[in-house]
Amino acid sequence: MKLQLALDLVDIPQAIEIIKEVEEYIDIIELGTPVINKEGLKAVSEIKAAFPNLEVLADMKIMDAAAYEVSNASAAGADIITILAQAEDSSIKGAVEEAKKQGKKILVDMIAVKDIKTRAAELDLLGADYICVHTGYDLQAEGKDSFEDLRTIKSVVKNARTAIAGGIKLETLPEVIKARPDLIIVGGGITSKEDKNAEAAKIQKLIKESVTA
Ligand SMILES: O=C(CO)[C@H](O)[C@H](O)COP(=O)(O)O
Repeated sequence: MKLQLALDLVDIPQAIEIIKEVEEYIDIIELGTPVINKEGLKAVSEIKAAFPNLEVLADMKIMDAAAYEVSNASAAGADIITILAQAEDSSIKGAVEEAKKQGKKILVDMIAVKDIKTRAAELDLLGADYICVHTGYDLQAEGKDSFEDLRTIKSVVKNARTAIAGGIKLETLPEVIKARPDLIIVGGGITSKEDKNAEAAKIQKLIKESVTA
């Protein structure tokens, strides 16, 4: 079970400061869609250059021209690139094929998918490396979460790794861990804390304990 730190509402210098505080506790750095929209793919290249030992995920949320987008994010240094589950199957196939060619991985984001079970099974067959259930900021504000969706995709996914994102924090982590995703994505649950190092340490400790339990 890996821990991914999501950085969304920051610029590149702020991202570097936060990562320095928590790097010993995380496996993957996510450069969120707002960061990439604001800073461009240089956010990916600068962060990868600053932290070469951590995996970097570019949250591109690709919807079209998938192979081209994956190729650009790969060239910038991303190890994992995201595409939306609602994209056409041909786009998902294009992303998966390009990522394979470049030695990278694809995470498919299930945000806003209504029939989670059917789409997750299809994405699994299309070769997704990760399938991620995700409650975005706008639904988090309505008190929603993805815990049940995680259990649903776990029941159908056979090849892909599973991931969960959206409002996860230390207090809700035990419920997430119970469903045993391969990847847990935490943004505000760490970045909104005064002591980010201590919070990331506690989160990693819970994850590690559950893996050895
Ligand atoms: O992709 C995202 C928003 O679209 C975020 O990166 C993801 O939701 C994780 O951040 P948080 O834990 O703050 O919800």
